[in-house]
Amino acid sequence: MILRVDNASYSYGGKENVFEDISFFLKKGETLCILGPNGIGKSTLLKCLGNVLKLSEGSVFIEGKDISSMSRTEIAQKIGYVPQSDQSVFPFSILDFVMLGRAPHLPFFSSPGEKDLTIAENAINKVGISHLRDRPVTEVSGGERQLALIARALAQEPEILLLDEPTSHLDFGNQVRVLNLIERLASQGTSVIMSTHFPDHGFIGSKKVAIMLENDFIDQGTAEEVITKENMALAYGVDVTIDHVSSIQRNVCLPL
Ligand SMILES: Nc1ncnc2c1ncn2[C@@H]1O[C@H](COP(=O)(O)OP(=O)(O)OP(=O)(O)O)[C@@H](O)[C@H]1O
Repeated sequence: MILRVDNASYSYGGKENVFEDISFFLKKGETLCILGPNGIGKSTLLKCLGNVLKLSEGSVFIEGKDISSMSRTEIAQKIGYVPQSDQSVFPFSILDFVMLGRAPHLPFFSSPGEKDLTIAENAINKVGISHLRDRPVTEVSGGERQLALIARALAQEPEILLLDEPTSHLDFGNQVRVLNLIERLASQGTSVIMSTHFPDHGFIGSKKVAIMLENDFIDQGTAEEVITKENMALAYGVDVTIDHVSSIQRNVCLPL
């Protein structure tokens, strides 16, 4: 088991917990896809797992080690976190922006070397933005920036990749490319947790799916088990027909 989350709760400081008592685990090479309505806490959970926020209660273990006892660098060597959006204002070139992903692997005060450059360039190629290599990250489109953020996390060579709505700004082709990439990474042993608003993404590859609702996961299992008419109605407050759910399944574009 690469990641274990025990009884995790988080509050932004008000009385209410955003989520409460969430427990789950992830094996090496497994992908967990988290669905759930707007504002339910998916991003907050990913931020806690990515060490951007500290859990109010509970623990996160990576390979059995409590992340609260690990340094920021140690955590960044294991976990790559891709936020939903990014407000960077420094006009780094895409290549330099992606090279930042190498920082956790560099000894103090040392510059990146040839190996780091190759890893960053490979990451840029994998997400299909090599033509933007020298463009300032502040001057690319929302989708291009989302791909650059994914490339930066890939350059970290993490064992666990956390992706917050990684396809939200992407056109159809780039959605398929990113979903294929996630499948490939998982088959090579990377463990992935992604949040999404697209239920069909849950059916692609062999993902575990969880629906987050009212502070916790209401269900965890295969997409077929979890993405049901009942759960969709419960999570999103809309009545969907069996036909609707099965059309989500039928319309899935499987990775090549
Ligand atoms: N910085 C913050 N300070 C206070 N409350 C916050 C902060 N960020 C988010 N929240 C609140 O925490 C709750 C969960 O937000 P979060 O962004 O985690 O939801 P989400 O499931 O990712 O939503 P979406 O699908 O819309 O992105 C919401 O009620 C939100 O208003």
